[in-house]
Amino acid sequence: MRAASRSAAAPSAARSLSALAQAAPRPSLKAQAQAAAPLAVQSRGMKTLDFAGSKEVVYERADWPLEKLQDYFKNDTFALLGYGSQGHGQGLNLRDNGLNVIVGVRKDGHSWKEAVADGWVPGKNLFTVEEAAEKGTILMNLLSDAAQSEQWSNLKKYCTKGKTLYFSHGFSVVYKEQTGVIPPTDIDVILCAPKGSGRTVRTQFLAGTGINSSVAVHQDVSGKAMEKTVAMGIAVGSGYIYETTFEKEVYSDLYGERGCLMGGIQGMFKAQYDVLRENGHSPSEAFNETCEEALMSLYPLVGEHGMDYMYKACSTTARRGALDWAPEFEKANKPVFERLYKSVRDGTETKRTLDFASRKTYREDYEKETDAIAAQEMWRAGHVVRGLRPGRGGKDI
Ligand SMILES: NC(=O)C1=CN([C@@H]2O[C@H](COP(=O)(O)OP(=O)(O)OC[C@H]3O[C@@H](n4cnc5c(N)ncnc54)[C@H](OP(=O)(O)O)[C@@H]3O)[C@@H](O)[C@H]2O)C=CC1
Ligand SMILES: CC(=O)[C@](C)(O)C(=O)O
Ligand SMILES: [Mg+2]
Ligand SMILES: [Mg+2]
Repeated sequence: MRAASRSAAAPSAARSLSALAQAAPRPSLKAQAQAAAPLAVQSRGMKTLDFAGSKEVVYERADWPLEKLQDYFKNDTFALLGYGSQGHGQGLNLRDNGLNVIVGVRKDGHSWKEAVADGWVPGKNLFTVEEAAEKGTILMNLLSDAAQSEQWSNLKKYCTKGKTLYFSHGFSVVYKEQTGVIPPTDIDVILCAPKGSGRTVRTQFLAGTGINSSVAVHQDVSGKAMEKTVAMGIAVGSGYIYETTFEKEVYSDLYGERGCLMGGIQGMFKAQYDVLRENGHSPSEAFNETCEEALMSLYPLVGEHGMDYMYKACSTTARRGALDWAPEFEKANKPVFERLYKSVRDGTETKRTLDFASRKTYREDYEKETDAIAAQEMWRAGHVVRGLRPGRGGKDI
């Protein structure tokens, strides 16, 4: 099966969206936007903004120009342990930002080959996990969450005084009873969690934008842990950064990905598609009316300008129905989301992940399940529909 493409065309998508924004200004909403303009109080690189009535501190790239970042980290070696989606995105962005980065992965494994293909050189800046952990001053634990737990007994000896332990998820530290990951008390333990796929951490950085990230501090031994975390967040290519805790990050992250971001969207698309098919609609019609229109026409409008804008860009007929049915869907889904949040909080979700992803065959086992999604009629139809997009010459990419 295809791996998520590293050359995804995010820059052109971003360009076409901004062209669209220019072509379709929303003058009637401009006044509203100005009225609701966030109240910015800036002090030493942080801003307190009003998010729809709640005040939150945010940090932006503008506060950390490249020279300041390079100076801040001039004595550090970032040891990227693991080279999956995040290792790839964060590592290449750090490298492009002129910082001193090395990668640590299993010799000759899948990630090793990917790292070599991305220009990391064995013996120069590509090492085994242990070698990189020994050389690094900032240990970026970007192994899979299951591997973080499995490898902890090897790794903890490298977490020596003066070093920093970095995560992109609260999983290992928060669910310590399940993972066994209890960092030594004499090091800084920090988190920067990009709120998007590592693939887009890279493509958006290249496009000059950035994925938003949350940051948190679990242990502050140096007294500078938050400042260092924010600087790292910018260095790995974030857009804006907001503060959280390890607990809040892991609860919201596990919940979101199982919900609207991934699990929920597949379930909702599938249910809608199946009902259309059961009522005699063709695969073309069912797929276009469920997925293609959502992803290629309507959802990008929501992303660019908000839900109200998308509603206003659709017919009065569509608007009437969507306004009436949205609360129905909310009501039907709310209990599922409540059950999901509880399952995250009580450790059911992390336990299931650890059990599954610790299997030797985890890659093949996941592959079988995602292949089964690709084999659903809906996504087989989608494969054909994508090939028919103008310019693709009949081929899905
Ligand atoms: N994917 C994403 O976009 C996001 C991920 N995160 C978090 O970032 C962290 C990294 O996730 P992600 O980038 O997806 O990576 P993956 O979960 O895909 O993990 C892949 C890495 O773990 C290594 N690995 C797996 N098992 C072992 C093992 N037993 N021993 C040594 N290495 C092993 C793999 O090496 P090998 O190839 O050799 O098997 C590979 O380098 C996680 O904490 C995740 O929750 C946060 C935000 C988004
Ligand atoms: C991409 C991301 O942020 C996820 C969905 O939470 C993840 O891959 O774990
Ligand atoms: Mg996430
Ligand atoms: Mg996640």
